[in-house]
Amino acid sequence: MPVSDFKISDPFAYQNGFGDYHETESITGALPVGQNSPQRPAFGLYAEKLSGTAFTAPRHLNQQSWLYRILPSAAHSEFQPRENVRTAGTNLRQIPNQLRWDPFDFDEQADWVEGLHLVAGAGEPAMRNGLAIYVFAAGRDMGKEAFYSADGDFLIVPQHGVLDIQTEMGMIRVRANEICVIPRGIRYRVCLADGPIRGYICEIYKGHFQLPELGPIGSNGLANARDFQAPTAKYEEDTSSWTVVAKFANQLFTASQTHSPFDVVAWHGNYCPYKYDLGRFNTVGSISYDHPDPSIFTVLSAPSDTPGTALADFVIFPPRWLVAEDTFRPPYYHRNSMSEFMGLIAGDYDAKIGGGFRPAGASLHNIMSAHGPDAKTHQGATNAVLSPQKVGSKSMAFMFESCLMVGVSTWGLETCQKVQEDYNAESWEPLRANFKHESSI
Ligand SMILES: O=C(O)Cc1cc(O)ccc1O
Ligand SMILES: [Fe+2]
Repeated sequence: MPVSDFKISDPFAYQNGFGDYHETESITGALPVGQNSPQRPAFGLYAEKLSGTAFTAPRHLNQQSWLYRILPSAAHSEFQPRENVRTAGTNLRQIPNQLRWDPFDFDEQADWVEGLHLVAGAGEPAMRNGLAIYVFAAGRDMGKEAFYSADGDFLIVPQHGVLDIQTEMGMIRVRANEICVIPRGIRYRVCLADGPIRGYICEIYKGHFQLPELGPIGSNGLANARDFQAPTAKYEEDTSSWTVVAKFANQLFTASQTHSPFDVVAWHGNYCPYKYDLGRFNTVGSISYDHPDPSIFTVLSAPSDTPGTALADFVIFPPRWLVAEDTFRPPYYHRNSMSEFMGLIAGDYDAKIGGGFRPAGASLHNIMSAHGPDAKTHQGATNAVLSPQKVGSKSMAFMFESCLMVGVSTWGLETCQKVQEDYNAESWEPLRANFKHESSI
């Protein structure tokens, strides 16, 4: 059953399906019939193509949309560098320490762009490979501004509050326990529907998110395609001053224009933003013995060049039943060839009942950095009576897992002042050897 328990209902209209070819018009007749670029589009609109992949990408990967708008996106002044750039991805420090952060603060003063903080990342948008992990916190609406990233797709994971996202392709409301993806280049403006917002973002500098293969699971399960929702066209006619903020090679630039960027009357295509309710995830797990790999909890996956190896997997740990017999049920002790950045939307996480991993906090276990249940969790799990047990009721932890070794930003290590000094001391140093064997007595 979906677990979502939303305070604020969603008034917007959506089109269902993942990666589908959608079409939507807010005025009947705005979409051309049987062609993309008529000599004179209906109602005096301009036709503009937005390419999400190379023109020549194979059909099953090709992503593009046609937008029918009042003015083309190109009608703006020159871009100028914007001061106070906070997302610049330099100075990332690669360290093998396990890291954990206390909950990140709200920021009542910031809007969406000001409230983006780079925590960790790897690679380079200019070379179109890598990723960036941000936390965001904002307390006010964006002004007459539209933001876009030329660097990568934003996977937005709200932890608190309700984001009303006005995109070129329509409105999306996304709340804690939902996610949304805004692909590279799409312009949007974030407003707050219910007070301050806070959450996490994974930006991928290469490719796009896909649904994971289901293999022997079969043709349904995990995140089902029909539960993804794309917006419907909604335009405004506004000739006041607007600013376009571009994130380009990890720097911010601004340009001005005298028309709303949200003037798309109709669009068709498969390159668009979308949302998904994590409560709809169809969780599978062991019904016999042993703890399966967390890849069974993958919602979305952005591939690297190596088959089966993600540049970024988005993995969730929803409420679920544990029934495995004669099994150490929490996550196993682990050293991974991938890096694991975790966040907590609500509740607890079953590897850390000892506390310290709290909603709005985070942890990072980098490539080959040892991690696993804390001492209290180990003690509880090895002594537990193994009856069927529901874990994570009203909880939602998640992981951004990447084949890249992620470095931590100065903001993440120092400025935010949330790094827990005692993570190892609290979690794993209290573990005691229980080894007993005749030869050791
Ligand atoms: O808590 C973690 O580190 C994530 C994780 C979860 C799990 O169920 C198995 C392995 C793993 O790395
Ligand atoms: Fe792990």
